[in-house]
Parts: sequence; structure tokens; C-alpha cells
Amino acid sequence: MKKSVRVVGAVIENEQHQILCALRSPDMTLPNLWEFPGGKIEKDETPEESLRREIIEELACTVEVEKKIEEVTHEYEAVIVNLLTYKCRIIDGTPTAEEHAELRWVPKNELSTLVWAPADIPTIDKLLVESNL
Ligand SMILES: Nc1nc2c([nH]c(=O)n2[C@H]2C[C@H](O)[C@@H](COP(=O)(O)OP(=O)(O)OP(=O)(O)O)O2)c(=O)[nH]1
Repeated sequence: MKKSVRVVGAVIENEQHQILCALRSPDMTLPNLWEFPGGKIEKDETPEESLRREIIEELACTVEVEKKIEEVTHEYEAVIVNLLTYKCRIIDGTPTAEEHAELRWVPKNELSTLVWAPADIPTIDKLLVESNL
């Protein structure tokens, strides 16, 4: 049976309505795909705790976790990912790529020009709807 993992992703928006996008490096699983910074929820962690920890590790900054955006279960070839995405606000520091190949602020209405990890598409669709309001 395929392994299931619970994953959290941070949707961080700046004042220019751009979203912080992170590029997985060539040596990661799902190489060279864009994703929301975050990672696997560890045992005994709430999704919010996990997201704050992952953002410190990956971006070297502190976020406040706000409302949930989407929950998606996506079956990859080797694993089933249950992804929860949350709006987050930076409360300390400036995002730095500690683990990713690149970080890029992308206007909401241009998000679909990047090649995303498939589990992220429903979140992208929601953000695109918001940008057209
Ligand atoms: N962090 C993050 N992971 C995502 C997203 N979308 C998506 O399918 N994933 C997948 C990639 C990984 O398989 C898993 C998250 O694990 P991770 O961020 O801890 O990745 P990892 O490379 O350390 O883990 P692994 O897959 O090599 O074991 O979820 C996303 O937006 N953010």
C-alpha cells in the first residue's frame, strides 16, 4: 500500500498582492516544480505548529498562520499527499531560500505561468479566483 503523508503549505502574500513561490531543487522528490513553502506534519504537531516550524527551517523567518485555504489529497506515483494550505503573514525576518533552488514573488494573476506540484493546483485556482474579484 502507498504511504500517506500529511503536508502543510504556506500562502504568503505581500502588499503588492504577490505570492511567495518556492522552487524544489533538482535533488528533491518532485524536482524542479514550484510549491508553497512548508513540509510534512510531524507526530503530535498541529498543522499550524508544523507550518511555523517549517517556515523557520526553510525561509529563516517567522509567520503567523491565518485562515485555511484548501485541503487536497493527491495520489503521486510513490506517495499519497494530503496537503493543507494556509494564508500566512510574515511577522519577523525576510524570506531566504535555505533549502529551495529559488524563491520568487509572483503576482496572483500570473501564478499559473509556473509549473506547480500537482497537489497545489486547487489552491492556485482559489487564489486566481480571488485575484479576479
Ligand atoms: N512543502 C510542500 N510540499 C508539497 C507541496 N505540494 C506537494 O505535492 N508537496 C509534496 C512534496 C513532498 O512529497 C511532500 C512534502 O514533503 P517535504 O517538503 O518534507 O519534502 P521532502 O523533499 O523533504 O520529502 P521527501 O518527499 O523527499 O520525503 O509533499 C507544497 O506545496 N509544499
